[in-house]
Amino acid sequence: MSQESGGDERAGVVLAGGHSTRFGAEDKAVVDLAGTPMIRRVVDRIESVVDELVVNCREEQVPAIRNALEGGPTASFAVDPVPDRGPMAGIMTGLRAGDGEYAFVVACDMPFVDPALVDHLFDRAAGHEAAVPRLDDQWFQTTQAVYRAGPMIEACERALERDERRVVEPLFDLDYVVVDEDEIRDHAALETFENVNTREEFEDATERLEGERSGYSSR
Ligand SMILES: Nc1nc2c(ncn2[C@@H]2O[C@H](COP(=O)(O)OP(=O)(O)OP(=O)(O)O)[C@@H](O)[C@H]2O)c(=O)[nH]1
Ligand SMILES: [Mg+2]
Repeated sequence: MSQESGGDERAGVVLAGGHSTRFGAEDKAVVDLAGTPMIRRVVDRIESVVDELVVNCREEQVPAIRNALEGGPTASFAVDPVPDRGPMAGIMTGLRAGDGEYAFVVACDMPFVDPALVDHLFDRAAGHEAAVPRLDDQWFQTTQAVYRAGPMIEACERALERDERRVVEPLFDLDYVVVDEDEIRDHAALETFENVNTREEFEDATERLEGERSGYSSR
């Protein structure tokens, strides 16, 4: 991880507090994806572009996730005080635990997250309160975005008070920058946003990652 740089540290918050219901009985955070636990892939991909790593999850997930991350970059845990309040509550919990003024938030089921885009999102968020990718005519990619921790925490608190669970609710309270598709493509392939929800998506990701592996070894 890069050197701390007084006041402008960058945090990385990995969200893992969901129940993986579309995936099935296993916690997708720790499922073995082409030889590496999924959350470990995410952490490994972003560790070079953040100064600290925070994993947000439920209390009972901690041992298995700790095990999945063993031997890798150091990460701290931010356990949801109230579980199952949705990803936005998880973001709030994770941001509260970090030291960085800005934090990159990513879901544990995005194993193709591209560090070059993360770096760019930090650059774009500077002087604002968030930088959020948005593909043409699609949703904001709120679970692969950079937030300024203080204002986002407060905006999440307000949204939860209004009983709002969608992550765009706090976002709309912030001075946010939209990073559009052309700009995204300058830094990353769109697979950066792929998330693994179902067994089918898991098999697909496995095949591609194993293809990459055999591609490397045959060189
Ligand atoms: N802290 C916290 N994180 C959550 C919660 N629900 C989802 N997440 C996380 O938010 C990210 C995106 O959520 P989903 O893709 O819906 O994951 P999920 O909820 O585990 O899976 P499904 O049950 O199939 O919806 C994942 O990284 C989840 O771990 C929650 O209630 N609390
Ligand atoms: Mg869900």
